Amino acid sequence: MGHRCYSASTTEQTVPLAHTRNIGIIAHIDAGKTTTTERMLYYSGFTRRIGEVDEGSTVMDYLPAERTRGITITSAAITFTWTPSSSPTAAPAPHTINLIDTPGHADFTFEVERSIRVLDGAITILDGVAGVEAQTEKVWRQAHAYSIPRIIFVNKLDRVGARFGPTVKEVAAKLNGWPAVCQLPVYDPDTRGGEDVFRGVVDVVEKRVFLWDGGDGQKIELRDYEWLEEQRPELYEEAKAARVALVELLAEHDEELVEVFMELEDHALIPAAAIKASLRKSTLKGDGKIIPIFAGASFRNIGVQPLLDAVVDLLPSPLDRPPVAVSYNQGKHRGTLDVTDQSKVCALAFKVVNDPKRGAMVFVRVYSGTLTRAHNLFNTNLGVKERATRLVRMYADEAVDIAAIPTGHIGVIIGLKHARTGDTLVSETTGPSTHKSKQKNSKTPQLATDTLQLRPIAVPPPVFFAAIEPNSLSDQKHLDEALAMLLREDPSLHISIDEDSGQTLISGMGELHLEIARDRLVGDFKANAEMGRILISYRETIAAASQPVRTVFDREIAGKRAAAACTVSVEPLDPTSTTATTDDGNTITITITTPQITDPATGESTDTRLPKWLTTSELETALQNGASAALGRGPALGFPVRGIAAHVSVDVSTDVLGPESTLAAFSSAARVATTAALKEAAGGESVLMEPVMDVVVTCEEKDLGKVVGDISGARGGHVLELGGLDAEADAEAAGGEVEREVDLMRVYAPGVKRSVESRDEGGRKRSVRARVPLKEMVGYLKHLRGITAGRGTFVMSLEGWERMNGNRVREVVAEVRGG
Ligand SMILES: Nc1nc2c(ncn2[C@@H]2O[C@H](COP(=O)(O)OP(=O)(O)OP(=O)(O)O)[C@@H](O)[C@H]2O)c(=O)[nH]1
Repeated sequence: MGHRCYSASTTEQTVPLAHTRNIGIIAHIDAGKTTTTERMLYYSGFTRRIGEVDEGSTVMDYLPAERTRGITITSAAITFTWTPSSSPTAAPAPHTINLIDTPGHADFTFEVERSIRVLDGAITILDGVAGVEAQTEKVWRQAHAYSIPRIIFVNKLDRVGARFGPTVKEVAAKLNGWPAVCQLPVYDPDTRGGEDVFRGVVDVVEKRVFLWDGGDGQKIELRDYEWLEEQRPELYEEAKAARVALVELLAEHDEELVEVFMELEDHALIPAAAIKASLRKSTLKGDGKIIPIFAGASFRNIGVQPLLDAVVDLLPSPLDRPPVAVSYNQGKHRGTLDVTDQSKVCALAFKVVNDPKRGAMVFVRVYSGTLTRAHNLFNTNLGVKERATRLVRMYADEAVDIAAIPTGHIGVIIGLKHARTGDTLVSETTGPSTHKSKQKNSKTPQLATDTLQLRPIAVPPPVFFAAIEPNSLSDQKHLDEALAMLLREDPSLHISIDEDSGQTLISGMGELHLEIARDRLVGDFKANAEMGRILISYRETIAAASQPVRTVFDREIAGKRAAAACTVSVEPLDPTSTTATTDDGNTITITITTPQITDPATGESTDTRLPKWLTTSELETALQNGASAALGRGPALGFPVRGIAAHVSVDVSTDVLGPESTLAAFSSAARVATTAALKEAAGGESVLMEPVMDVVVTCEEKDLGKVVGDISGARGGHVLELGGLDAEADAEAAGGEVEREVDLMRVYAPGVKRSVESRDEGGRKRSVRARVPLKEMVGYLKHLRGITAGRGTFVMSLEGWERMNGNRVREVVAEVRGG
């Protein structure tokens, strides 16, 4: 691709860690992440022309599926350099920015979370017309959970109906933080009576005005406050008020700023550097209490360079972040990563992408040590050794070879055979290697590095599935390989085999999720296969406990006789139980007893023992695996079983049936016995559970009635809340439910005058929150578009599982049996 330019790319050896920013852009779908990113790449000198989402020529969205759908699916990490125009602490220095693009669609929230935890800071982009949308609130909460420092960019301020002030208010109400307004939008009134033209922003901190005159946005007209006072007296007054509000807000949380103020006694005189330092300090806490707000319109090339300056000024370098949480010994011991020994590498594989030319590319963030080429690594999740044969840094789809990825940086390893998204990689060590435990009074002061794992993300249970079949038998092998690769890329996909039909089933988080998986398999990996209809993954459960069922398993496995016995009973699990041991909220307990037996000849009693080919822990694992496999397939319709407790017991004196009682034999016995116990408990009655979603629909005021009627009528949903009137009314409606730290009456929201604003009340969106069974949400987007003239959008997430009544069960049974 001819338009790339590498002159601006960095050599990481020369850029100190303090000048590195690992950031992400998180937002609602269509808020303008990709558009903004493209501008960042352009102004940093990395690209020589601006890619446009609508033309399908963007650098960031590089998978074919993304280009055609116009949405971002895969988090791609990209590196560029930015030298800020001014810096609060020192002369402007080049900064390395590693930008991770995160997907905005609800089906990919798992992926958002996966990228969030490797970020040091984030830019949240809002659509200046739509304000704070449902998905933004969700992602904001995810970022909050990881204490990620955040700033906000109110984008699309050029659009008719864009309202900066109310959006600021909404930030306070919905994101529960104090907006720190750092910029104000500047509009040119249109003299011909048309729309106001968005021209630029007032920098409240530095007391200056940036104006753009169209074109590619490279040229910025800089004006001072004298100009502002003369040309826009109203905006000048607002800018002064904004500075007072900003200083007052910061001073409430920062003693140092109070001191500066005491000396000068004038908000206008406080040096920009002091305000920035205070903003930085409060942002770095990552508690989202003070939220710096910037303004712009990426599509019009307005506001992006100052936003990049803000990234450098306000978001943390890796050095500013707290120690990383880790666990040892399969999560049994928790602590923080010891970074004092920098000779040992610890890295997180946060994304695996299969590239047709380069093979598996593993995106890593290095947390300690320096990862060099040919470094021998140990994957602590899989327990395998791997060699990092090639290291590259990604400039979107262009890879540049590098010799090392130092601590705090993001890069790509090429050539790993096993690493999956989410795996921890550490330096392979010869001999036992340990870290001292950080825990006080720990009984195990020595924790093996080879069990070290960076905080894992819980994968939610899949709610949709589809059968996937090769077109011919000879295509099976390639399909299996492609599926294995897909699973390395995306651990929120699951693969299982339907024992009855032998079909391969793929399950995931949403319809779009599975459609993308199909496109990857068939389009990108060239698997000759077809995916069947996408169906809802129901769950089965039981209403009563079973009797203990003893099963003697005696069959050939792989040409060898295998025989063993065990006893299993199952019972409904108390829904409030927190001891679930499987993804689907079941518990499996294993009991192995070794009773005394008395020799009838001598009358002597001895303890029974496990035969020497079995160890207790291996036997437990085998039984656990067997029972768990049985729970994957319920007795009625073959859906996974949910919410039960299974008790598996082995009596060594009676259940070991000779040398044929191998681990495989016990695993099979546990599987068969669990299935039998489930059948017994169900007694022919199918108790089905369905996924119920928390749905938030956003639409225009005039469509609200239709949307609510449709949800609570035809879809059998339960409307919980209406919102979007204005920030105050919403806050009132939410009432006591939300613990609000921010007093909305005290929030400063600028009144930026636009002549067309009053005419455009219709642009204000309303929202409806409801609980709706997932089944009723299939194909909803198309329907919603139909009843809202294409303007409605929605997000949903799994709220829980609910038992279905007889009628609904009959519908599902008919659907499943009918094909
Ligand atoms: N008027 C206007 N339109 C914009 C602006 N920024 C982005 N857009 C348009 O908004 C649409 C969505 O922009 P994207 O950049 O694809 O949004 P995104 O957040 O990356 O979306 P996903 O990748 O799907 O999550 C595109 O049609 C853009 O042209 C802006 O500042 N003003």
